[in-house]
Amino acid sequence: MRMLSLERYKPAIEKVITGISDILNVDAAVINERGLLVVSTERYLKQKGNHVHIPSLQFILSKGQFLVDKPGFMEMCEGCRFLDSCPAKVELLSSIKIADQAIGIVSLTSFTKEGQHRLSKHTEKYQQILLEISELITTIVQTHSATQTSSADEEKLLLEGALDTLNDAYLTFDRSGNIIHTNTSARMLLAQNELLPADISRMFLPSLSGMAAHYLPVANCLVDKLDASAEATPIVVDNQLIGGVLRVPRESPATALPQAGQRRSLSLRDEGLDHLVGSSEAIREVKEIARKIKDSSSTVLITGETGTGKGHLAKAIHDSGNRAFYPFVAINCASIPESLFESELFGYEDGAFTGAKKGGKPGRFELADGGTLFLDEIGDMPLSLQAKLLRVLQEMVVERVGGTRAFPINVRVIAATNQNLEELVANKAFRADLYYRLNVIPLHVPPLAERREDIEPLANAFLQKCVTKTGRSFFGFSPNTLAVLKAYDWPGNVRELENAIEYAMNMESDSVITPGSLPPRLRSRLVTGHSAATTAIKARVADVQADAIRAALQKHGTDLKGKQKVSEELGIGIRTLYRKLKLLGI
Ligand SMILES: Nc1ncnc2c1ncn2[C@@H]1O[C@H](COP(=O)(O)OP(=O)(O)OP(=O)(O)O)[C@@H](O)[C@H]1O
Repeated sequence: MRMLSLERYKPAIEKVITGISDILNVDAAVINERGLLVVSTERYLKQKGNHVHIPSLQFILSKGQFLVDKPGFMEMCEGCRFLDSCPAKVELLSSIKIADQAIGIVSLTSFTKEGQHRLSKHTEKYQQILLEISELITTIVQTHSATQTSSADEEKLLLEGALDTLNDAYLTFDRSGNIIHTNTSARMLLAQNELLPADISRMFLPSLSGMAAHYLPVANCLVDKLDASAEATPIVVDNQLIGGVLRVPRESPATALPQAGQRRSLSLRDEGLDHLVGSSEAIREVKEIARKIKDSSSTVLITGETGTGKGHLAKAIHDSGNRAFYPFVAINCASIPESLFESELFGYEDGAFTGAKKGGKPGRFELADGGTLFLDEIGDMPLSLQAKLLRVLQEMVVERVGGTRAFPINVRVIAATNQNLEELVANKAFRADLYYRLNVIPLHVPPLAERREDIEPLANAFLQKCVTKTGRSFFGFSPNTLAVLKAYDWPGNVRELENAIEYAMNMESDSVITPGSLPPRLRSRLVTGHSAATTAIKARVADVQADAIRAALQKHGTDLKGKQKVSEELGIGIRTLYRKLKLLGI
């Protein structure tokens, strides 16, 4: 196999590294498989030079990911020229692989105590980001090497892709001030401020002609309009100003979120509905509806048994919609004492009650302003509060407990429950008017046992997640293990499956998950040899039946008349058809 060299893609990788370092406030570097620096931040180069200690490099290449939390004092550091005075305080490293061939490593490094604290505290998060960075670099290399040529178009796409990974808003403009390109953050910034690129051009520099090539003033009206600091950098070629870049830093009020610290974490890819794993008809349908309503502010009511993924779905809708850069605030209605509920939801003013915090406290509605409020276990909301919640949902105005003024909020509410709300309404335990207000867009997530096609992709996704977390690598599941997973009824649904995979991964010493590593309750149903084959055949038969029923429904329609025709065509009674539809999750 031809060895792919990272050096060839240096400009594109450089964009990624600079962008990442800018956003995460850490230093970053990419090192090739021979231990030579390909790209890094300036400080990294200054502090560590452009040679990496080869044993450490080999260690990472074989491990996949590794956290160096005691630089200079770890086994892999032995023989390093820095001895025990390594300038790095912490390093998180990951290999870059193309088709299982390690071609280098990427490093997130901090030389400061603050960075050390942050990376050590949120290691998992940074590991995830690091994995995404190494995947991004892999994509860059693959995209280029696939064609062998780096056409100007591809270069442009790569650069644009890299710009899209940055959180700051970037707008490039030509010498007449026309906006030529905007990155994702810039497009969001424009949308939030109801501006078009042409508005920026108009407000931007009154005239670029004759401007000093080293400095570009940004028009005050633009700063006012965006309520943000913005800086313009000229691009000069052969002493000629050919355009420039307008940058609005993410700390600016215009790009910042209402609540500091609640900004969505960096995502190099869309974190939304793509993260909702599942290929069953039911999940496909849920995703299709979710895709249609992701940008709407209508209330959503998600129903389903515990652990089916209601919270996960709510977050996925939020992350994929136009509120993604605003807070997602969740509240579990079952876990809050009735006496604290009102102040928790709506906040309180200073001195509202004995024990109230000085200066008051914002409620969850306020914290979610601009974003989404997820009301989990809504069936447990005290009746006494339901009327107030209904009023807030209708008027979108909030008044803190003990407050005298009401202020408008912009919050999308997604509620979820595993109870039968209609029954609660009939028993007068839940207000009918609130139920209808919440149930504008109903989404139902069926139990896992009714969508067995999802078990394998979910199991694979969870295994991948564990691999990322622990750095151990697994090839997957043995056929017998899969048969057991598919045969089990999963009363705890997806949550139980996720925990079972984590358990198995801890128990397994092989590189494939075998049935013996599954939790005992699953193992008691262990099927081997003949029975495993039977289970697999049964699953296959169910697939074939589901396909036949789906095709017939497609042909005749899903109304009563259609279903009668389907039952005639398939030679099964209408009751059996309904039973099968339920069983197969159609
Ligand atoms: N389709 C899915 N794809 C990936 N992960 C999922 C999916 N569904 C559920 N999960 C994961 O399963 C776990 C349980 O999901 P979640 O907490 O959303 O369930 P829930 O229905 O809200 O549970 P509860 O009713 O107990 O609050 C979470 O870790 C979630 O990330």
